[in-house]
Amino acid sequence: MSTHAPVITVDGPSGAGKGTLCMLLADKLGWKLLDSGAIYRVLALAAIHHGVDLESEDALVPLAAHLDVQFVAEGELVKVILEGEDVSSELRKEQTGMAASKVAALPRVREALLRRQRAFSEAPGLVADGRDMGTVVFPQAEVKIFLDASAEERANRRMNQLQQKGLDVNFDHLLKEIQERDYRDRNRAVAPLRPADDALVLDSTEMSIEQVTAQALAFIEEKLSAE
Ligand SMILES: Nc1ncnc2c1ncn2[C@@H]1O[C@H](COP(=O)(O)OP(=O)(O)O)[C@@H](O)[C@H]1O
Ligand SMILES: Nc1ccn([C@@H]2O[C@H](COP(=O)(O)OP(=O)(O)O)[C@@H](O)[C@H]2O)c(=O)n1
Repeated sequence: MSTHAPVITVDGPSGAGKGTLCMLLADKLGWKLLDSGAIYRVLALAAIHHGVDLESEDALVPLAAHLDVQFVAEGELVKVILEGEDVSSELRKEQTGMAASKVAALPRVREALLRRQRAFSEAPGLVADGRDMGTVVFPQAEVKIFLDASAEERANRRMNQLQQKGLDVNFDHLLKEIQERDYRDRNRAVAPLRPADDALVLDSTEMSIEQVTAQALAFIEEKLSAE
Protein backbone atom coordinates (compact mmCIF):
# COMPACT_ATOMS: atom_id res chain seq x y z
CA MET A 1 0.00 0.00 0.00
CA SER A 2 1.37 3.40 -0.86
CA THR A 3 0.48 6.57 1.02
CA HIS A 4 0.20 9.83 -0.89
CA ALA A 5 3.11 12.20 -0.38
CA PRO A 6 3.00 15.77 -1.74
CA VAL A 7 5.47 16.78 -4.47
CA ILE A 8 7.00 20.14 -5.42
CA THR A 9 8.64 20.16 -8.86
CA VAL A 10 11.30 22.65 -9.96
CA ASP A 11 12.22 22.50 -13.66
CA GLY A 12 14.34 24.78 -15.81
CA PRO A 13 17.54 25.13 -17.82
CA SER A 14 21.12 24.75 -16.60
CA GLY A 15 22.31 27.37 -14.12
CA ALA A 16 18.86 28.85 -13.41
CA GLY A 17 19.29 28.08 -9.69
CA LYS A 18 17.13 24.93 -9.42
CA GLY A 19 19.59 22.97 -7.28
CA THR A 20 20.07 25.90 -4.90
CA LEU A 21 16.31 26.49 -4.55
CA CYS A 22 15.48 22.79 -4.15
CA MET A 23 18.06 22.32 -1.43
CA LEU A 24 16.74 25.32 0.50
CA LEU A 25 13.12 24.16 0.12
CA ALA A 26 13.85 20.54 1.12
CA ASP A 27 15.79 21.77 4.12
CA LYS A 28 13.10 24.22 5.23
CA LEU A 29 10.22 21.77 4.76
CA GLY A 30 12.14 18.70 5.98
CA TRP A 31 11.22 16.92 2.72
CA LYS A 32 13.22 14.50 0.52
CA LEU A 33 15.17 15.76 -2.47
CA LEU A 34 15.46 14.28 -5.97
CA ASP A 35 18.25 15.61 -8.19
CA SER A 36 17.11 13.91 -11.39
CA GLY A 37 19.91 15.51 -13.43
CA ALA A 38 22.40 13.57 -11.28
CA ILE A 39 20.80 10.31 -12.47
CA TYR A 40 21.28 11.27 -16.13
CA ARG A 41 24.83 12.41 -15.33
CA VAL A 42 25.62 9.09 -13.60
CA LEU A 43 24.25 7.15 -16.56
CA ALA A 44 26.47 9.17 -18.92
CA LEU A 45 29.50 8.42 -16.72
CA ALA A 46 28.61 4.71 -16.58
CA ALA A 47 28.45 4.69 -20.40
CA ILE A 48 31.82 6.44 -20.70
CA HIS A 49 33.44 4.08 -18.13
CA HIS A 50 32.10 1.02 -19.98
CA GLY A 51 32.98 2.36 -23.45
CA VAL A 52 29.30 2.53 -24.46
CA ASP A 53 28.42 4.91 -27.32
CA LEU A 54 26.38 7.88 -25.96
CA GLU A 55 24.01 7.61 -28.92
CA SER A 56 23.39 3.85 -28.80
CA GLU A 57 19.92 3.54 -27.28
CA ASP A 58 20.04 -0.29 -27.39
CA ALA A 59 23.22 -0.39 -25.31
CA LEU A 60 22.17 2.42 -22.93
CA VAL A 61 18.75 1.01 -21.96
CA PRO A 62 20.11 -2.04 -20.04
CA LEU A 63 22.77 0.17 -18.44
CA ALA A 64 20.00 2.57 -17.27
CA ALA A 65 17.81 -0.28 -16.01
CA HIS A 66 20.64 -1.76 -13.90
CA LEU A 67 22.43 1.43 -12.87
CA ASP A 68 24.32 0.67 -9.64
CA VAL A 69 24.33 4.09 -7.95
CA GLN A 70 24.08 5.29 -4.37
CA PHE A 71 23.51 8.84 -3.15
CA VAL A 72 25.14 9.11 0.27
CA ALA A 73 24.34 12.23 2.34
CA GLU A 74 27.41 13.61 4.12
CA GLY A 75 26.36 16.72 6.02
CA GLU A 76 25.54 19.40 3.42
CA LEU A 77 27.01 17.36 0.57
CA VAL A 78 25.81 14.27 -1.28
CA LYS A 79 28.47 11.75 -2.27
CA VAL A 80 27.63 9.86 -5.47
CA ILE A 81 28.91 6.29 -5.70
CA LEU A 82 28.79 4.54 -9.09
CA GLU A 83 29.62 0.82 -9.03
CA GLY A 84 31.53 1.36 -5.76
CA GLU A 85 33.51 4.35 -7.07
CA ASP A 86 33.11 7.92 -5.77
CA VAL A 87 32.28 9.95 -8.91
CA SER A 88 31.09 13.12 -7.11
CA SER A 89 33.63 15.52 -8.64
CA GLU A 90 33.52 13.99 -12.14
CA LEU A 91 29.72 14.29 -12.00
CA ARG A 92 29.63 18.10 -11.82
CA LYS A 93 31.97 18.76 -14.77
CA GLU A 94 30.42 20.61 -17.73
CA GLN A 95 31.41 17.80 -20.12
CA THR A 96 29.44 15.36 -17.96
CA GLY A 97 26.38 17.64 -18.23
CA MET A 98 26.84 17.69 -21.99
CA ALA A 99 27.11 13.87 -22.15
CA ALA A 100 24.04 13.62 -19.88
CA SER A 101 21.98 15.73 -22.30
CA LYS A 102 22.90 13.31 -25.12
CA VAL A 103 21.74 10.16 -23.29
CA ALA A 104 18.70 12.07 -21.96
CA ALA A 105 17.46 12.71 -25.51
CA LEU A 106 16.77 8.98 -26.05
CA PRO A 107 13.11 8.03 -25.33
CA ARG A 108 13.71 4.44 -24.10
CA VAL A 109 16.50 5.63 -21.80
CA ARG A 110 14.08 8.11 -20.18
CA GLU A 111 11.46 5.38 -19.87
CA ALA A 112 13.98 3.06 -18.15
CA LEU A 113 14.70 5.74 -15.51
CA LEU A 114 11.09 6.68 -14.73
CA ARG A 115 10.41 4.18 -11.95
CA ARG A 116 13.73 4.94 -10.23
CA GLN A 117 12.80 8.64 -10.10
CA ARG A 118 9.21 8.08 -8.93
CA ALA A 119 10.50 5.87 -6.08
CA PHE A 120 11.95 9.02 -4.46
CA SER A 121 8.43 10.18 -3.63
CA GLU A 122 7.81 9.37 0.02
CA ALA A 123 6.42 10.99 3.18
CA PRO A 124 6.50 13.70 4.34
CA GLY A 125 7.04 15.05 0.79
CA LEU A 126 9.44 15.42 -2.13
CA VAL A 127 11.17 18.35 -3.82
CA ALA A 128 12.12 17.24 -7.36
CA ASP A 129 14.71 19.07 -9.49
CA GLY A 130 15.00 18.54 -13.26
CA ARG A 131 13.66 19.25 -16.73
CA ASP A 132 10.44 17.17 -16.88
CA MET A 133 9.50 16.77 -13.21
CA GLY A 134 6.22 18.72 -13.54
CA THR A 135 5.36 17.56 -17.07
CA VAL A 136 6.20 13.83 -17.13
CA VAL A 137 7.60 12.31 -13.94
CA PHE A 138 5.21 13.90 -11.41
CA PRO A 139 2.36 15.41 -13.50
CA GLN A 140 0.09 15.22 -10.41
CA ALA A 141 2.48 17.35 -8.29
CA GLU A 142 0.76 19.78 -5.93
CA VAL A 143 3.23 22.60 -6.68
CA LYS A 144 5.11 23.21 -9.95
CA ILE A 145 7.75 25.87 -10.47
CA PHE A 146 9.68 26.66 -13.66
CA LEU A 147 12.85 28.58 -12.91
CA ASP A 148 14.52 30.43 -15.78
CA ALA A 149 17.17 33.13 -16.39
CA SER A 150 18.91 34.53 -19.46
CA ALA A 151 21.62 32.30 -20.96
CA GLU A 152 24.26 35.00 -20.24
CA GLU A 153 23.29 35.21 -16.57
CA ARG A 154 23.29 31.41 -16.25
CA ALA A 155 26.72 31.13 -17.88
CA ASN A 156 27.97 33.83 -15.53
CA ARG A 157 26.62 32.00 -12.47
CA ARG A 158 28.15 28.73 -13.65
CA MET A 159 31.50 30.44 -14.27
CA ASN A 160 31.54 31.88 -10.73
CA GLN A 161 30.54 28.50 -9.30
CA LEU A 162 33.34 26.67 -11.15
CA GLN A 163 35.89 29.39 -10.31
CA GLN A 164 35.02 29.01 -6.63
CA LYS A 165 35.97 25.36 -6.99
CA GLY A 166 39.36 26.48 -8.33
CA LEU A 167 38.59 25.53 -11.95
CA ASP A 168 39.80 27.64 -14.86
CA VAL A 169 36.83 28.44 -17.12
CA ASN A 170 36.18 30.54 -20.19
CA PHE A 171 32.90 32.52 -20.30
CA ASP A 172 32.36 32.29 -24.08
CA HIS A 173 32.99 28.56 -24.09
CA LEU A 174 30.63 28.03 -21.15
CA LEU A 175 27.90 30.14 -22.78
CA LYS A 176 28.20 28.14 -26.00
CA GLU A 177 27.92 24.83 -24.10
CA ILE A 178 24.90 26.05 -22.12
CA GLN A 179 23.17 27.20 -25.33
CA GLU A 180 23.92 23.88 -27.05
CA ARG A 181 22.54 21.93 -24.07
CA ASP A 182 19.45 24.19 -23.88
CA TYR A 183 18.77 23.60 -27.55
CA ARG A 184 19.03 19.81 -27.21
CA ASP A 185 16.89 19.76 -24.03
CA ARG A 186 14.18 22.02 -25.51
CA ASN A 187 13.91 20.31 -28.89
CA ARG A 188 14.05 16.60 -28.11
CA ALA A 189 11.05 14.48 -29.11
CA VAL A 190 10.32 13.12 -25.62
CA ALA A 191 9.91 15.18 -22.42
CA PRO A 192 11.35 18.41 -23.83
CA LEU A 193 12.20 21.18 -21.38
CA ARG A 194 9.10 23.38 -21.04
CA PRO A 195 6.98 24.75 -18.20
CA ALA A 196 3.96 22.65 -17.19
CA ASP A 197 0.68 24.46 -17.91
CA ASP A 198 0.07 24.91 -14.18
CA ALA A 199 3.62 25.98 -13.26
CA LEU A 200 4.66 29.27 -11.69
CA VAL A 201 7.28 30.65 -14.10
CA LEU A 202 10.00 32.64 -12.35
CA ASP A 203 12.63 34.52 -14.35
CA SER A 204 15.48 34.88 -11.88
CA THR A 205 17.80 36.92 -14.17
CA GLU A 206 17.43 39.98 -11.95
CA MET A 207 16.52 38.19 -8.71
CA SER A 208 18.68 37.21 -5.75
CA ILE A 209 18.53 33.69 -4.29
CA GLU A 210 16.59 35.16 -1.33
CA GLN A 211 13.99 36.77 -3.63
CA VAL A 212 13.53 33.53 -5.60
CA THR A 213 13.13 31.54 -2.38
CA ALA A 214 10.61 34.00 -0.94
CA GLN A 215 8.44 33.93 -4.10
CA ALA A 216 8.63 30.14 -4.28
CA LEU A 217 7.65 29.78 -0.61
CA ALA A 218 4.69 32.16 -1.00
CA PHE A 219 3.45 30.13 -4.01
CA ILE A 220 3.95 26.82 -2.15
CA GLU A 221 2.00 28.09 0.86
CA GLU A 222 -0.84 29.28 -1.39
CA LYS A 223 -0.99 25.95 -3.27
CA LEU A 224 -0.68 23.65 -0.25
CA SER A 225 -3.24 25.54 1.82
CA ALA A 226 -5.74 25.28 -1.08
CA GLU A 227 -5.39 21.45 -1.18
N1 LIG B 1 19.13 34.03 -8.11
C1 LIG B 1 20.44 33.82 -8.16
N2 LIG B 1 21.29 34.85 -8.28
C2 LIG B 1 22.63 34.66 -8.35
N3 LIG B 1 23.23 33.44 -8.29
C3 LIG B 1 22.44 32.38 -8.18
C4 LIG B 1 21.02 32.49 -8.11
N4 LIG B 1 20.51 31.24 -7.98
C5 LIG B 1 21.56 30.39 -8.00
N5 LIG B 1 22.72 31.06 -8.09
C6 LIG B 1 24.08 30.50 -8.17
O1 LIG B 1 24.23 30.03 -9.51
C7 LIG B 1 24.97 28.81 -9.55
C8 LIG B 1 24.15 27.75 -10.29
O2 LIG B 1 23.01 27.43 -9.49
P1 LIG B 1 22.40 25.96 -9.43
O3 LIG B 1 21.42 25.93 -8.31
O4 LIG B 1 23.50 24.94 -9.41
O5 LIG B 1 21.63 25.88 -10.85
P2 LIG B 1 20.94 24.68 -11.60
O6 LIG B 1 20.69 23.58 -10.60
O7 LIG B 1 19.65 25.24 -12.15
O8 LIG B 1 21.88 24.27 -12.69
C9 LIG B 1 25.29 28.46 -8.10
O9 LIG B 1 26.61 28.87 -7.81
C10 LIG B 1 24.29 29.28 -7.28
O10 LIG B 1 24.80 29.65 -6.02
N1 LIG C 1 14.76 15.53 -15.41
C1 LIG C 1 15.84 15.69 -16.15
C2 LIG C 1 17.05 16.12 -15.56
C3 LIG C 1 18.16 16.26 -16.36
N2 LIG C 1 18.08 15.96 -17.68
C4 LIG C 1 19.25 16.01 -18.55
O1 LIG C 1 20.46 15.92 -17.82
C5 LIG C 1 21.32 17.03 -18.09
C6 LIG C 1 22.03 17.41 -16.79
O2 LIG C 1 21.06 17.89 -15.89
P1 LIG C 1 21.43 18.73 -14.57
O3 LIG C 1 20.14 19.13 -13.95
O4 LIG C 1 22.36 17.93 -13.74
O5 LIG C 1 22.20 19.97 -15.17
P2 LIG C 1 22.40 21.42 -14.56
O6 LIG C 1 21.07 22.13 -14.64
O7 LIG C 1 22.83 21.25 -13.13
O8 LIG C 1 23.44 22.01 -15.44
C7 LIG C 1 20.40 18.10 -18.67
O9 LIG C 1 21.04 18.97 -19.59
C8 LIG C 1 19.31 17.29 -19.36
O10 LIG C 1 19.65 16.95 -20.68
C9 LIG C 1 16.88 15.58 -18.24
O11 LIG C 1 16.79 15.36 -19.44
N3 LIG C 1 15.78 15.44 -17.45
